[in-house]
Amino acid sequence: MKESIILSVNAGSSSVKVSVYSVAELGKSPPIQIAEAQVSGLTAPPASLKYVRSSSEVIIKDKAVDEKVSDQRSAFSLLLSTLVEDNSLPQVKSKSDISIICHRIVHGGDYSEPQLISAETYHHLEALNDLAPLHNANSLGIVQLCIEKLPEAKNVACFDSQFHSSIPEHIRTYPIDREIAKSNKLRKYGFHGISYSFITQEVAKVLGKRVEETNLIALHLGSGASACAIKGGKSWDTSMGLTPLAGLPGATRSGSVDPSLVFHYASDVGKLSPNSTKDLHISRAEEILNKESGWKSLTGTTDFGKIVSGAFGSDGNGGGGDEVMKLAFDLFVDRICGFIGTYYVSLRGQVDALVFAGGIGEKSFELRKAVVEQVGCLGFEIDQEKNNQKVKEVVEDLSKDESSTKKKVFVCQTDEQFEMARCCAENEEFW
Ligand SMILES: Nc1ncnc2c1ncn2[C@@H]1O[C@H](COP(=O)(O)OP(=O)(O)O)[C@@H](O)[C@H]1O
Ligand SMILES: CC(=O)OP(=O)(O)O
Ligand SMILES: [Mg+2]
Repeated sequence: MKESIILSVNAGSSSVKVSVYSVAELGKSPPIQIAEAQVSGLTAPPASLKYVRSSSEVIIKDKAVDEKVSDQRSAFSLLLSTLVEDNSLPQVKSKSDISIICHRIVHGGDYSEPQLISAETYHHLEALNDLAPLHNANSLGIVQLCIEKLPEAKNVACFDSQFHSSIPEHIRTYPIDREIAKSNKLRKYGFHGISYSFITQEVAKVLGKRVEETNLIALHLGSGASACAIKGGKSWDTSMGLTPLAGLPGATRSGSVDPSLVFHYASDVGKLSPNSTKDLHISRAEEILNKESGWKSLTGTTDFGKIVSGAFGSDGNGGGGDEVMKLAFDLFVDRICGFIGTYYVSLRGQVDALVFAGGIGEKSFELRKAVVEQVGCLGFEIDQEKNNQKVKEVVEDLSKDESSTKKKVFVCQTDEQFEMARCCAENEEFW
């Protein structure tokens, strides 16, 4: 029997990551990664390309890509040709070797399960584009390209919001007019759920617990950042809301601000009168908060790595550090700790572990250290030596004393592409 090839596509706000899997027998065997490629830094050009064959053979690393590769769709085209043109990847000699493509779609509205993409689902998802302005339209652009260029493959939509369909009503409800909330579907949806689902399963394995018994506070900190309270293996609360703008700040997103701030953002803000905002329309305000805020507006860079090195200065301890970078770093730590405190109480202290993931969570030991030190009063403690090492395993225990009664601190190399492939390989409907 011929193996099946699954391509998983993860279009984030600053990157596109694809992974290719071979599945010996759908429904019976797990996906085995045969290649992985990504274009990152789309918000801080030039973007860079990385290509890894198998799961660790690095073929291309940090290669600056042509300036024309400036959005998610062109990045995907480059990734697809990188895979197909690699003669040492015999499983993907041509595009027609790919049988299933799973797409990360950030906003899935009321969908609580992945969907095979038909004309109907496509149009349904298109209607949600405005609710994830940095994501959904880009992902659908990639879906469209796949339909054109790989007509034989099946396209499956996996939603970032689906993991959060378990959030209880009193948490997902906004205190506004109930009728309007219902008719306009205004509620907390939550995102990064594919990542949280992966994290929950992998951390439960390391804890030696069943997923249904696992309680976590997980942090997915990338270009977009969020926190999630996981109770009994399910999402109990998360910091993003109706859209991925709410909660923590991001590369170009403000995160939560006083909603009235929008009405006072115009040039003559000092007056604070209705006239001061007469020229600021809602769509423009959304653009400002989604695309012109966050690290970019505060520091001039969307690269959090630069913010960390700027904040800590030449001696790594803050000596000679840049004040604005330090402000951004401290602000992020403050907002993250706010959610940890809230979720700790919301979970009534029944927390097995605090988990860091996402580009920043996995790479910045400085950020992990600062956060864990601040929430030390809740019983978390980090081992500096373990924290300073480059992360190698899928899940690593960074807790101070592994045998103590202290709460655990983990870092998890999250894998949204694998989570989507696993789901497609298990679900007969998509074969
Ligand atoms: N060594 C590092 N220290 C801190 N942040 C880093 C480091 N390396 C990468 N990052 C940050 O990780 C973020 C990208 O995270 P990622 O989860 O890959 O993004 P996306 O949201 O596009 O999926 C960027 O802000 C990048 O600057
Ligand atoms: C939902 C979201 O913000 O995703 P990303 O961090 O990948 O942009
Ligand atoms: Mg991401």
